[in-house]
Amino acid sequence: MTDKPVLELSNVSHEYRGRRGIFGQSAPMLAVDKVSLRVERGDILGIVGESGSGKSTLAKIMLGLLTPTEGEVLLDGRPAGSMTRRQIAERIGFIFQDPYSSLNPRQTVGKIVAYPLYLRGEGTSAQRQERARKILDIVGLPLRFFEAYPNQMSGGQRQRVAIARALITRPKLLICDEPTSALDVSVQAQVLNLLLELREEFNLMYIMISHNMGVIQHMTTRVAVMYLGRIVEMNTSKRIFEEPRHPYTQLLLNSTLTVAQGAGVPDLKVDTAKREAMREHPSFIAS
Ligand SMILES: Nc1ncnc2c1ncn2[C@@H]1O[C@H](COP(=O)(O)OP(=O)(O)OP(=O)(O)O)[C@@H](O)[C@H]1O
Repeated sequence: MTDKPVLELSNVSHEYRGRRGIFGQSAPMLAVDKVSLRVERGDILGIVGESGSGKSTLAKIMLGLLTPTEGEVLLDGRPAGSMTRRQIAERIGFIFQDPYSSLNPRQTVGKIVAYPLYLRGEGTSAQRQERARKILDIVGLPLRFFEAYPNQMSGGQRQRVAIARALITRPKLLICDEPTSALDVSVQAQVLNLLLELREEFNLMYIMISHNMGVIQHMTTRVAVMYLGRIVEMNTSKRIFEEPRHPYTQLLLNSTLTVAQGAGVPDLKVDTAKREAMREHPSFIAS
């Protein structure tokens, strides 16, 4: 066991290069701007921010799917840039918002779940299937689904398949990008509670990316608030919700409350005029 953070980002930036379209080259886009954070044992780190704030770009950098244009990513104290995709995948798994599009519709659930083991060349086919059966049981899916196809399942069941597939290789950290936002409200809590139970069983850490402040409050131990590619506030979940310090965090919480009071789905879209005013405010973005 090591006491180094499982994941550490130091001053990480990512700029999408301008794309060439029919109207010429578009301007480069700084989607992530000097982000530093660490994920340590026991953490469930929430990342919140409105659409376009850079959350998914940050997740892709953590998963090694994008190379940062600046800064350093360390996994277990080693530069992620010197690791293979496979070495990264051994440490970090992920689940995305829409379980349907992330599951191969032509493969049975058993094959989908066992596939990461096949890619790693682990065990015989029979051993891989046995592990897939076990993990499906752990995520609460009856064995009859082993031979089923994704289109024969509900959204919540498909997300359980995605979770099983992510966990079969036993990563330490799971990145969950809006894991329940495509699900019916009635099954959202079941999936979130399953993730919390699995945390105990697998000794897992999570990064939970969500627009839904209810999800963030229910799930996380710490929260990073992103705005225009930067982390403007990071604190324990309790402090973020009880004493938000940054004006943008306060704005997010207020706008969430307003929507929630109207019984709608909490959403982080904030008022554009207020946003522009805050962008002008010189002290708005913490350096
Ligand atoms: N491939 C790309 N090329 C150019 N710009 C991109 C690309 N992908 C994302 N962007 C831009 O980078 C910024 C950050 O996008 P990103 O998807 O990381 O935000 P997000 O916070 O995850 O948003 P959402 O919650 O809507 O998924 C946005 O302005 C987006 O338009």
